[in-house]
Amino acid sequence: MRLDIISIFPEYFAPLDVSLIGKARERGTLDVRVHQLRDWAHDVHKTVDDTPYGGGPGMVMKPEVWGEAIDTVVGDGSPRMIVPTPSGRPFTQELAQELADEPWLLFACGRYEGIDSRVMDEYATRLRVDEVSIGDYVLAGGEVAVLVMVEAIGRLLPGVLGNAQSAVDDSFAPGSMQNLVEGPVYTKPPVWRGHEVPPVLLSGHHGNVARWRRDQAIRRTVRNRPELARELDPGTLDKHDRKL
Ligand SMILES: COc1cccc(COC(=O)c2cn[nH]c2)c1
Repeated sequence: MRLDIISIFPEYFAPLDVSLIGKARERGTLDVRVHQLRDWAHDVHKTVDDTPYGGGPGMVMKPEVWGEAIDTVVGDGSPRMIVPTPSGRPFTQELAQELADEPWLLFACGRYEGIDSRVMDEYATRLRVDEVSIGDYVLAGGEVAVLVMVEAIGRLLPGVLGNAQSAVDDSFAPGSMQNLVEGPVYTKPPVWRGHEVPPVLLSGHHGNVARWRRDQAIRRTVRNRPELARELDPGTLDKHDRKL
């Protein structure tokens, strides 16, 4: 997969040189290219923003600079363009999986009050353009949101997660634990400062362990994510669970 990122703070993406993503880049699974938006601003101050039409606080990123930058990066190709913004569609595990199947992604990092809307309109005529939110809060720019999405997407690429980990069992991945959050996890020692590991996990009885894990995941989902618990089909909260 090829990933292009356009930002006025390319140094934000140094973390993509380490850990899972860094190794995927070394292996050639991921081809990440970060671009400095100001390289396409031609005035002496390399200006990328201006005051908003219609008035109001803050600044808006200029369409001309973005247009030249995206034209250069895209050429005659057709990457899927992602613009992180609080007003975008929610980023979910499902969307992460969908994006992990794309051969080429282009991330546009907005700052200030955002990017002139005509930029998204212009590229929507020839590319798939998605405005995507990683949550209901406002960041200073899209860079951190891109780091979140690249990590969530990257770990789904074949060969990125070692066999010690598996994205298949993720909370939100398809399967019997889908839409449930993870339950508690434990490792050695069996007793730590008087806290015992739940005995079922030491029993070696895989059926009981699976049932216990599912029950714990349901309990935690009901407690921490009632809006997800309400979506669970009735079969999930069978008679035993109804007492939760
Ligand atoms: C492109 O326009 C804007 C405007 C304002 C901030 C940002 C940065 O993104 C976020 O703040 C965000 C993304 N998901 N949740 C929050 C982009």
